[in-house]
Amino acid sequence: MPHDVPATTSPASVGARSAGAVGEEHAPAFDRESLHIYDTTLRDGTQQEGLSLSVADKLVVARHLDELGVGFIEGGWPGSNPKDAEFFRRARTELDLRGALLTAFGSTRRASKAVGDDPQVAALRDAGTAVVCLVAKADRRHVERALRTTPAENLAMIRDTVRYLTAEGKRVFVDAEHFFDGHRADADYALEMVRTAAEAGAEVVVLCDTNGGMLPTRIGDVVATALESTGARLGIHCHDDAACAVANSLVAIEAGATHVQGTANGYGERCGNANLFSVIAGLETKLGRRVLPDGRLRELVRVSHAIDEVTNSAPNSSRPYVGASAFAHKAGLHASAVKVDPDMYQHIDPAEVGNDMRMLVSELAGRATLELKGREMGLDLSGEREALGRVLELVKDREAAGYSYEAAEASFELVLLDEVSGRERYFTLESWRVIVEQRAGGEVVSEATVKVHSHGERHVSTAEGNGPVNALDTALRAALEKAYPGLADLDLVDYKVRILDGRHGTGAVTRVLVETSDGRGRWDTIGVDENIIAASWVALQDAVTYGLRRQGERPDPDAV
Ligand SMILES: CC(=O)SCCNC(=O)CCNC(=O)[C@H](O)C(C)(C)COP(=O)(O)OP(=O)(O)OC[C@H]1O[C@@H](n2cnc3c(N)ncnc32)[C@H](O)[C@@H]1OP(=O)(O)O
Ligand SMILES: CC(=O)C(=O)O
Repeated sequence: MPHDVPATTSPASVGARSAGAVGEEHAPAFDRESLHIYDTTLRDGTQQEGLSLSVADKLVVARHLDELGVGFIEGGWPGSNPKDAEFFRRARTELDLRGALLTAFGSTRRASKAVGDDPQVAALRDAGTAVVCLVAKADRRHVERALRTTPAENLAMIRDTVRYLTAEGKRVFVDAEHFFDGHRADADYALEMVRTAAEAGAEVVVLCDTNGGMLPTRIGDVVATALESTGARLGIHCHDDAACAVANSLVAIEAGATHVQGTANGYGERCGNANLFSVIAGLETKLGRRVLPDGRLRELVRVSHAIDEVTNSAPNSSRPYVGASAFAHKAGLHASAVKVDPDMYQHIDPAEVGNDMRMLVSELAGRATLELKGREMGLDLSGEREALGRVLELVKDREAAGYSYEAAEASFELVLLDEVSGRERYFTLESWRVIVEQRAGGEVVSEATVKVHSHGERHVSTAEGNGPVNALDTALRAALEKAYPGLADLDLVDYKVRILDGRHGTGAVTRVLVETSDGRGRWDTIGVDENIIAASWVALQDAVTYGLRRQGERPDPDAV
């Protein structure tokens, strides 16, 4: 978060600690057992298309979830495959969980088989976890058509398996698969299934919206009915096929469920599971439920991104609470209100979940946007109405020509500095030239020559590269190396090109975005031109200028 923006005390954040009451002294205590936060990333999350974790990956994800402070981590299905079996073996010695309990997942015994003879149940017994979660059928249609058995035998399968595992000293949770569909088709049977599991010793019966098609009002009604009719401790497990998984989970908790299952970042089969991070944030910041140990909610963004890293998923910037865009403001009108009070366009204080408020500069910006962006940069522009107006006009004109400053904040900073304090320049360009040559044998080589003046000296440098932009970048930095040896620390780490539609019959233009690193941070710059190399030059020139400024280098007072 930009440090200069005043900290908010939004009603939502006050509610997080006081449950709508008065102050800290009334904050509900954290109690891991009164509302179970049950993570199934390592089981249901891995049912997502394209997501496959090694045993080592699973161990890392489990540690992240434990650090966040969830209560239960479902490690997988030990009777399913050798990898999950190995995970539970290695977890005994390699997973030193600080607060969470590891659980093993599996199904009830097979129909018409003795529970003691079922190898899959034996694998659960031997997984080395204190808690086991069983999937069991709650929908008569599934009993008859998928299990191909009788409703009575299904209840016996549940009863036998729960009793067997509790007798082995396990805490047993039962996932009532297809509970909500089953309840619609035959409510008496679905509720009987819940009673059977609870009476056999299941600590929690988790009502599952397996197909993910339920809407919140129905979930709330059915959970309340099930609670009243069975008296069992109930949990909730929702899928996101109707885009309601998080809402359904929260509604279920408000209706009396005291155990909630979900996955990191909402990974899961088809459209995913309830995003447990959104559920946690909703519980803590809106419903006044303390479900994480003190201070851990602020780790939410970090843990979400760390797990994306392990699963090799690109972080979705629009994810509620944790996404990079979750508190990013682009519209000028929003910024003008946020300038007065950030709460006006934010549902919580982003710092509560470890996120930051950001201002995005674009053609939709107003002066307030630029003023707040200035604050992020450490500039007080409150008295600079005219300069802000000039910058705004320039930004809008350039965006009309193809620039996109929200993707290139370093270039925007340079534009702003130009107007408000006079940009510091480090060199003057005399010329650049790039040659692309195909040699005998087919090799294509790029060669660039750059001529610049800096601190009274003329520097000429020629460099080869694996492409024209690489050659140009190398030649520019070689030319300036004598004046600025620190340039050797800069790396061009990403280069993106987009051809924009031709406008007014003038032909297409090219937008180039360059990402540069100095090992301590990264910054993005932009160039637009009809010629791709010229566009690249503009972006590179900004990249180097910005880098020199970061390094605190001495500008050249004569540079233009
Ligand atoms: C809603 C959910 O997401 S639940 C979790 C689902 N996850 C997975 O399926 C991933 C792991 N699954 C697997 O590795 C395999 O499917 C296994 C090892 C469990 C079973 O493999 P197989 O023995 O080859 O059986 P298959 O997958 O073809 O069919 C499932 C069998 O389990 C039975 N079954 C399904 N649900 C249950 C249940 N709740 N209780 C008991 N048996 C069940 C089916 O009737 C079927 O029996 P059948 O083999 O006699 O026809
Ligand atoms: C158990 C489970 O994953 C489901 O019903 O969706």
